[in-house]
Amino acid sequence: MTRPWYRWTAMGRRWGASLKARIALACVLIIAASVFTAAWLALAKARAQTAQILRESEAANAQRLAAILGQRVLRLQAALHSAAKVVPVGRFDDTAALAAYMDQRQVTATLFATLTLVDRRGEVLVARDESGVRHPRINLADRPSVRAALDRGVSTVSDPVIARVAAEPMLFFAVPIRADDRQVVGALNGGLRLSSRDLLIDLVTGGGGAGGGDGGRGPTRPAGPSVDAGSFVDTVVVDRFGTVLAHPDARMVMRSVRDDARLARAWRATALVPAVSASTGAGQAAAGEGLARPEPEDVIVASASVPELQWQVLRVAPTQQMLAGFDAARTEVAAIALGVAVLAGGLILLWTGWLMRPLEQLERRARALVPGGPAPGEGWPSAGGEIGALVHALREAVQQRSQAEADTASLLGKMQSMLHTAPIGIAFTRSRNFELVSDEFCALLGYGPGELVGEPASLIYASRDDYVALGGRVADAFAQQFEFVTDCEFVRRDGSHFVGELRGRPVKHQDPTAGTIWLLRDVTAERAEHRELAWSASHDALTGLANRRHFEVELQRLLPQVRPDAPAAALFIDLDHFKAINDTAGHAAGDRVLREVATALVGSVRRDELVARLGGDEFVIVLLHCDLAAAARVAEKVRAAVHSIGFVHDGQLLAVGASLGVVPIPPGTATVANVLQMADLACYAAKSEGRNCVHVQAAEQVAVQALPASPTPGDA
Ligand SMILES: Nc1nc2c(ncn2[C@@H]2O[C@H](COP(=O)(O)OP(=O)(O)OP(=O)(O)O)[C@@H](O)[C@H]2O)c(=O)[nH]1
Repeated sequence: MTRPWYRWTAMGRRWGASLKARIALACVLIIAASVFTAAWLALAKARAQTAQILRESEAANAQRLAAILGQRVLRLQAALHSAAKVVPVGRFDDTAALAAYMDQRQVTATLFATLTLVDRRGEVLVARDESGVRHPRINLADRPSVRAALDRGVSTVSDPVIARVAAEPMLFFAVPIRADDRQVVGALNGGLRLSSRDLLIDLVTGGGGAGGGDGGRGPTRPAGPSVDAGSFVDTVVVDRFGTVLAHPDARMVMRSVRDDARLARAWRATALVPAVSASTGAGQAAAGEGLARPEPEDVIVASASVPELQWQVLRVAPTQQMLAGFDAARTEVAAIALGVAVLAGGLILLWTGWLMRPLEQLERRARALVPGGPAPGEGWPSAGGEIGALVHALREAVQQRSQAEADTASLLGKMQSMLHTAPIGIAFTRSRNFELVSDEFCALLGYGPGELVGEPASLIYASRDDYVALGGRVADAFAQQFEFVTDCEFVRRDGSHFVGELRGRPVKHQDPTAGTIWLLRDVTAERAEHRELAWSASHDALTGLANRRHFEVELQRLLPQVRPDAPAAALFIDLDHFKAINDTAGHAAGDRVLREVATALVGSVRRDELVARLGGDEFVIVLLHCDLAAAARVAEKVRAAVHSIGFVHDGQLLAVGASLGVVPIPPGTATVANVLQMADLACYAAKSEGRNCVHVQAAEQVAVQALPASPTPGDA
C-alpha cells in the first residue's frame, strides 16, 4: 500500500513539473510583483506629497500663531501704556492716591497678574495682584526690564522668570512714566503668567487665534501627553535660549528643549540663531523663520519667530503618526496584491488547463503509440493553432511509420523465408548482435534454426582477441567501401572449432549503424587440402625435406642476406655407393636409408637451417651466419652422423657414407645455380679424395672454379 505522504509528495512533484502549474505560478508572481510595485510607488509618492503639504500647512500655522503672539504682546504693551499715562505723577508720596489709582485699573488688572508702580529708583510705590492693592517695600531696579524702562525710557518685556511671590514662570512688561517735562520719573510694570490665556496657553492647546484672556490667570494644562486639539501636532513656544515657554505638557514649561530628545532635534532643525539679547526690545527679527531644514526623520517641523519677543513657535508633528495611514495602506496593498495575484493565478490555471486539454489528450495518444494501441488515424485530439499543427504532424508521422512498419514486416517475412531455405550461412548483425540468421548459419555453428537471433556476434568466435582484432579490420575495409573477406576460426555450440570463410558487406556504406550482412561457410577441409597441396609442391614426399624447387626459391630469397659480416656456406652431400644398397637390399631399403639420412641431416644443424633433398641421394644444406671454418666443422658432424646410420635388413647390416663439399657463399652471389655448381664441384672433389670425407673449398678458389658451368654428378 502506498503511504499517504509519498502519494502527496509524488502529486506535488507532478504538479511542480506541470506546465500549467509553472505558468500559473509565474503569472501569480508577475501579477503580485506588478500590483505591489505599482501600488507601492503610488503610495510612496502620495506619502511624500502629503508630507510636503503637511509641512507647508504647519509652516503657515506656525506663522499664524507667531503673528497672534506678537499682536498679543503689542496689545498688552498698549494696555500698559494707557495705564501709565494716567499715573498721578506728582503724587508719588500720596499713598492713598496711588492706591486709588491702582484700584481704578480694573481693565489692566484683568490683563496682568500683577501691576507694580515704581519710582525712578525702582522702589515699589504701589502694587496690585489677586490679593488686592498693597504697598510692599521692595526695589525692582535689579530687574533688567525695569532698569531699561527707567534708564532708557523704553518699553520692555523681560525674559521669563520665576516670580518671587507667585513662584511660577512669569513675564514682566515695563513702560516708562514721564513727567510733563518728558523726564522718566518711574515705571509701570505688568506681570503676566506664562500660563495666561492672554498669552500662550490657548495657542499650544488649540485655542490659538481666540481673543480675550483671563487676566493672566488661565488654567495650567494638566500633566501628561498633550496634543494639538484633535491632532498629533504639538505647538511649542521656545525663547532664544531654548527654554520652553509653552508646551502641551505643562511639566515641560521653563525646562530646556534639550530635556526632550525629539524636541531638541526639532529645535536644532529650525536653525534659529539668537540674534538679540534679553534686554533688547521687541520688534527685532530673528533668523530661521519658515520651513526648517534639515528635518529629523521622525518629525515634521515648522517654525516661525516672534520678533517682538525673540521667541519661536515650533510645530512638531510625528511623521509616523501623521502618515500612519500610508504605512497601514502598504500592508493592505501587499495583501490586496497577493489576493489579486492568487485570484488571477487561479483563473490562469483554469484557463491554461482548458487551453492545454488537447495537449494532454495528445500526450495520452502519444503514450498509446505502442503495439496493440489504437489504429494510426484514431484517438487524436481535435485542436487548432500550434497544438493542432503538432497533432497533424504527429498523426502523419505515426501513419507513415505504421506504413513503413508494415512494409518492413512484409519484407522481413520474405527475408525470413529466404533465410530459412538458403543453403549458405547468412546473418544480419546490428550493434554487434544477430538480428537475422539463416538456418544454415545456425547449423554451421551447431545451433537450431533462429537460436542465434538476439545473441552477441562475439559468441561464435573461437578467440575473443580474434573477434576484437576483426572489428578494426572490418571497419577499415568498410571505410574503403570494400567487401570484407577473411578466414577465421569459429566455435560451435559443442565447443568444437572450424575454419570459416567470412564475407561481410554493410547494408549502407555511409551508415555503419544500419547493420551488416555476413556470409559464412566452413572451409576447414578446403583449407587443409590446400595446405597439403602447397606442402607437397615444396617438399620431398619421401624424406619430408624441402625439394629442389623450394630450395631454389628459398636460397634465392636468402642470398641478399649474405654479407661480409654475415657469411654463409653451402654443404653439398652425396651418399657413397648408394646404388649398391638399392641393388643389394632393394629399393625400399634404399628409401629407408634416405629417410634415416634426412633425419641425420636435420639433427646435425639448427632448426631453422635450410635442408633440402635435391634428388636421388643428393642433399644440400645452407648455413647462414656461418663462416667457412664453422661450416667445415658442421660438415664433419653431418658426415659422422650419416656414417653412424646402420640397420639390419634381411639379416644384412646396411650402412652408408657420404661425401661432402663445403663452399662459402660469397656476398653478391647472383644465382642459386652458382652456389649449387660450386658446392657440387667441392663434393666431387671429396669423392675424388676417397669418399666419406669433407672437402672444403677455399673462398678464393670458389670464384675461379665457379665461373665455368659444369654438370653436377647427380645429373649424370
Ligand atoms: N631407393 C631409392 N633409390 C634411388 C632413389 N632415387 C635414386 N636412387 C638410386 O640412387 C642411385 C644413385 O647412384 P649414384 O649416385 O649414381 O651412384 P652411387 O652408387 O651412389 O655411387 P657414388 O655416388 O659414385 O658413390 C641410383 O641407383 C638410383 O637409382 C630413390 O628415391 N630411392
